Amino acid sequence: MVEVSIIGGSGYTGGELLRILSNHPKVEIRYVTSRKLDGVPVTKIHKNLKGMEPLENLTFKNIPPEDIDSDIVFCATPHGVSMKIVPTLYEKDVRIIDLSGDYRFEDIEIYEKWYGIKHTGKLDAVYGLPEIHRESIKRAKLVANPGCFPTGAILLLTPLVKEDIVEENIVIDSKTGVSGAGISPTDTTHFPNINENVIPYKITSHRHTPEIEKELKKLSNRDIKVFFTPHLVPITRGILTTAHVFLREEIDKEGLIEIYRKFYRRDPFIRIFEEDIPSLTGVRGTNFCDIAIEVDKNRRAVLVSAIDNLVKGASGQGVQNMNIMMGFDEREGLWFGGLAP
Ligand SMILES: NC(=O)C1=CN([C@@H]2O[C@H](COP(=O)(O)OP(=O)(O)OC[C@H]3O[C@@H](n4cnc5c(N)ncnc54)[C@H](OP(=O)(O)O)[C@@H]3O)[C@@H](O)[C@H]2O)C=CC1
Ligand SMILES: CC(=O)N[C@@H](CCC(=O)OP(=O)(O)O)C(=O)O
Repeated sequence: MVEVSIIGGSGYTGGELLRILSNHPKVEIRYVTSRKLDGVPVTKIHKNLKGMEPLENLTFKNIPPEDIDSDIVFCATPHGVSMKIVPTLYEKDVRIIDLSGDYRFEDIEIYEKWYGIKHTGKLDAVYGLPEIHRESIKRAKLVANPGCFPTGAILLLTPLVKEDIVEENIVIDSKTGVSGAGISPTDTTHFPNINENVIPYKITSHRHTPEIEKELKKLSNRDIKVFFTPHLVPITRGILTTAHVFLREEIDKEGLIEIYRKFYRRDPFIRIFEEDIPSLTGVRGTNFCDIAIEVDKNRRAVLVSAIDNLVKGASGQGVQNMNIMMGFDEREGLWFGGLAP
């Protein structure tokens, strides 16, 4: 059995980690931290998990990172907070999976520019997108779990960028559910503001732009430029991403699907659709990323992906990374279908 702890267990991704890990046959949950809820049963906050046997006697603990000893520690904490916790864990005999953006950039200057905060210092970390970096994840001490939008976008674009058949400018449009904003309500997420509404935000300045761009650049000989715009939509979970690219050579839909199938042939969580269209109910609660591709007579390829932001976009992907780090089957604890309709 692997001992696992969660720092920041009272939030949305913390709750999802508990849901997935409590069904994982090779995991024992040790500590789940919260600053405010010391001694409170975890199922009092995460009510969907009531009665789940391994969680029944588990309570939140307000303990510092130096007191956490486990094989794996998940940090489900906000950016700016993880960078204060991870260095302490890094000194210990634990392996870390950080869900925040703090260790996703090799270049700290880019991080500081886009996040607007000073970093506490670089540590060796592997960008935790298993379909692209599986080999390095196996050996990693610290995994920087990707952002939710970058997960859907990078998986959608990698095969074409790697084949070097797309023009440099890539336009990406995403729609996200409100749980992406975390558990604390804001004016924007207040029900009358978001209900029956669609709100574009950070239209040309979202911090996931450089994250997507740096990963795609690594795969390409060209100077890839990403133009990304997110929209908040009145749903709880899910990210639907549409990318528009122009192909450098004539290639039909079947040819494109062939490229995707070949690229993702070893990846159980990638589903390539030929006829169906990805939808959010089709991935809700799952670790799948569903992908569809169309191309028009002007060499414009329109690519669509769907993920659950809290699963493949965060906690599920974190557990997938843990499975790889521990040498387990990647699907362990994650092999379940969606909730459609
Ligand atoms: N929500 C999503 O869809 C996704 C989120 N992420 C990232 O995952 C991380 C967690 O997100 P999410 O679960 O949504 O966030 P929430 O706001 O829902 O939860 C954050 C958690 O962090 C804890 N926390 C906050 N500040 C501190 C602090 N100073 N010290 C210790 N613990 C602290 C809170 O616990 P308490 O107040 O009880 O101590 C809470 O449990 C973030 O970095 C987010 O960007 C990544 C991909 C997708
Ligand atoms: C709806 C909403 O507000 N979404 C968040 C998603 C970011 C997130 O979860 O952050 P990381 O993936 O970088 O950790 C946002 O746009 O900032």
